[in-house]
Amino acid sequence: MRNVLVIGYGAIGKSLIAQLDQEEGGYRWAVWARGNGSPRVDAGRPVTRVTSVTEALAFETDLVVECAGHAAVAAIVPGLLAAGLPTLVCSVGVLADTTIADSLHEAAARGKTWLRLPSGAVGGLDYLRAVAHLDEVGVRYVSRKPPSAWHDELLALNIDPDTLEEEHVLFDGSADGAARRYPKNLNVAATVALNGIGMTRTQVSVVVDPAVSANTHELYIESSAGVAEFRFENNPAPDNPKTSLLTSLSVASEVRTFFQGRAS
Ligand SMILES: NC(=O)C1=CN([C@@H]2O[C@H](COP(=O)(O)OP(=O)(O)OC[C@H]3O[C@@H](n4cnc5c(N)ncnc54)[C@H](O)[C@@H]3O)[C@@H](O)[C@H]2O)C=CC1
Ligand SMILES: O=C([O-])CC(=O)C(=O)O
Repeated sequence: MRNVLVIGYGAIGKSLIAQLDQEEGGYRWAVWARGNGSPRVDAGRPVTRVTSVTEALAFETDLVVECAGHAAVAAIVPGLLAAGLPTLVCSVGVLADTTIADSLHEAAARGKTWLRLPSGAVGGLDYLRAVAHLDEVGVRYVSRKPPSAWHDELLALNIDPDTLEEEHVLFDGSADGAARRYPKNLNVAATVALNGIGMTRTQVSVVVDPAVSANTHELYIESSAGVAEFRFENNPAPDNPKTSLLTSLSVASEVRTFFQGRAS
């Protein structure tokens, strides 16, 4: 059996379970959810509810997948890592906070396990990792989302999201600054930075663009190996328009790879 503990039963968590539950190989699922009651997978099959490290160990968890948000990573994941449970963290932007990042890495070292980041809503990271150690690498990431994705932030700037006709640059600067300014919306910026040349050297532009309907991620890389441009126009997850469907697909792929590695 493959025992997976999913923290957060929202768009990513539900989609992950729905995808893998159809496949051969026998998954058992536990969910660490907020609130009371027992979450059920869409087919109605009950899943085990876990709310402590002790219960996670009693479930004989092989792999933990966090898809609950930044606060949940800080509160829940260090204890699971320290108990030796390998963990995939979707809320990558939380690692922009060096205090939290240090606590996660220390907990993983204590538990003799690892913390891994899925590619999530973006791709091209193999290329980025390959060139990152060359001299004078330039990396620019552009997040381009429709006004509805930045509704509250635009209102706070006295900009009406419903009548915006031209693109508006919300932020231009380092990945560090972007993550500090908009921590919850920039998991991809942190993913690009951490797979590449780091939070201070990676340039980030956050653009509100009324001409796009999908969450769009653009990646521009320049080095002595050449130039590369990637553009991802992502369809939304059915349960959360702010999350790209691609994210749960990438997590499912990581989970498959983990268990294939163990079987071989
Ligand atoms: N790496 C990437 O490219 C991406 C990462 N993300 C990250 O994944 C997270 C989850 O995304 P979605 O599934 O779309 O969000 P969602 O809002 O649909 O679901 C999150 C679920 O987690 C639950 N939750 C929140 N705090 C919790 C806690 N302390 N303990 C247990 N459950 C808790 C919520 O009640 C909700 O059911 C996002 O918050 C974001 O940080 C999202 C999109 C892309
Ligand atoms: O596209 C997505 O799924 C979410 C996103 O932009 C991010 O968190 O950086």
